[in-house]
Amino acid sequence: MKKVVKFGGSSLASAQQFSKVKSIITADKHRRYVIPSAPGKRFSGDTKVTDMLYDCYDTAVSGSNFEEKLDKIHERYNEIIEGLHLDLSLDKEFDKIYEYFKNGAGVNYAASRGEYLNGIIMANYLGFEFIDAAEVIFFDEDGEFDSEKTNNILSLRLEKTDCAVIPGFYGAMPNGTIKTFSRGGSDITGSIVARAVKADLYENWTDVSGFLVTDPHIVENPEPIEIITYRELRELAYMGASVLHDEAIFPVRREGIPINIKNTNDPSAPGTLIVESTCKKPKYTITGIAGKKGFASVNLEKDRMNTEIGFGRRVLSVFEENGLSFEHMPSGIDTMSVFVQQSDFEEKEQKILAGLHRSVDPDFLEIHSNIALIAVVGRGMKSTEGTAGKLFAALAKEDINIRMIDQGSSELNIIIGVNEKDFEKATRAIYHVFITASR
Ligand SMILES: Nc1ncnc2c1ncn2[C@@H]1O[C@H](COP(=O)(O)OP(=O)(O)O)[C@@H](O)[C@H]1O
Ligand SMILES: N[C@@H](CC(=O)OP(=O)(O)O)C(=O)O
Repeated sequence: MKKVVKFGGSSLASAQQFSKVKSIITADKHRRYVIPSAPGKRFSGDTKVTDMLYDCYDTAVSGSNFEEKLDKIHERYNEIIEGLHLDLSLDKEFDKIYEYFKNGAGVNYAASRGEYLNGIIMANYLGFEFIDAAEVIFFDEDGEFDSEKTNNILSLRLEKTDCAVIPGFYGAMPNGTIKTFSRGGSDITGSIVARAVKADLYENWTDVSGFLVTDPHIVENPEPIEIITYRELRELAYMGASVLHDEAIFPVRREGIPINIKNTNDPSAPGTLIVESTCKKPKYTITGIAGKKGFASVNLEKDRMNTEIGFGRRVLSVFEENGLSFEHMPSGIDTMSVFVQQSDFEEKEQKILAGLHRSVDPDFLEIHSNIALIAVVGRGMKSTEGTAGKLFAALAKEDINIRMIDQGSSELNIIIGVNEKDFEKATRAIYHVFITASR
């Protein structure tokens, strides 16, 4: 039996957290492949090492003195090494990093050092082999993750390795330079390693007792989800449930490997099991609620729009020509709205409006900004009548104006758009009606 275990930054922020991690690993001999993130926040208001590295590298690139900032990062690692009483020095590594920063090694290289150094400490502490992710995780010429090359090389390498530490978050480009995944990407590395060794389980250790029905910053003590499917999870992770990177399910899904989200600070809690499919009846109609702020909508009106062949295609071409992807596109007989990420849209808005006038000549065109999207997700929604009615009644009771409704064709989710100021209130109202009031 083989288990791949990924520990997030919150589980590796200090020597004390490292020692909890070692107890977890040694408690189960099947926990053989370890993916560490960089040290995270030790307390609220603290700074993650990854953010310190980005900041330090920015300073280096601007030509200013960055020594003090790099020393602060070095101190964070020394604090861990000393706290664990390890016979290990990272002095040579930091000398090298200093030189690389001075010579403009790139922001990806800079950010990756957080996991790289933590991997060296972890391997030393556990007595496991250290494998630099740059030797086993690969990106192609376009910077896309090269899944087949990685899987071939990584599986061969790990076949010969009983126990190893492989740092998360980065890999190498074909020319050997370092490239990182997007933020939170150590979750993806864990999933890639689990696929390569055909693991029985991918354990993802964090600071909460599983995937919670909703963000604990919005609802106090939300219930953990006992079991959730990959599809449900992807919807929630994409819509902002930050506990797992939304791309992390793809490698394990190919091999049908379950993911178990576990709490380093409460290892005996069962956490959340993420599976391909389950016959277990969900406890509630909905499985989870997640959402994000920062969307804008472009609303078009034109008489007899529905009879104009190619109207939708021409609208979307304008977005495509401007390099923008869209999130949702609800439409009526004579109306259509396109939802986009506001931050990407802002700099291109006038070009897009002009493009729309030219290509579809609408009767009316307007932009709404500062919209939050909330996804209500659940495999149980399909078989439960009145879910949408219950949802809208709960929002109406709280005087929340719904700007958009989109039900996915799989009936797995309902997405609603609300004003950003109503985001938290709406999430709490949905949690209350489907969870608290259904107990
Ligand atoms: N639905 C959710 N379930 C669990 N945690 C969530 C959810 N939504 C947001 N979070 C936040 O995600 C955090 C864990 O993710 P992250 O900070 O990336 O952890 P790690 O450092 O272990 O990688 C939790 O502390 C919690 O605040
Ligand atoms: N350290 C990286 C990658 C990562 O996955 O971190 P964490 O597991 O702490 O979310 C980041 O901060 O984005």
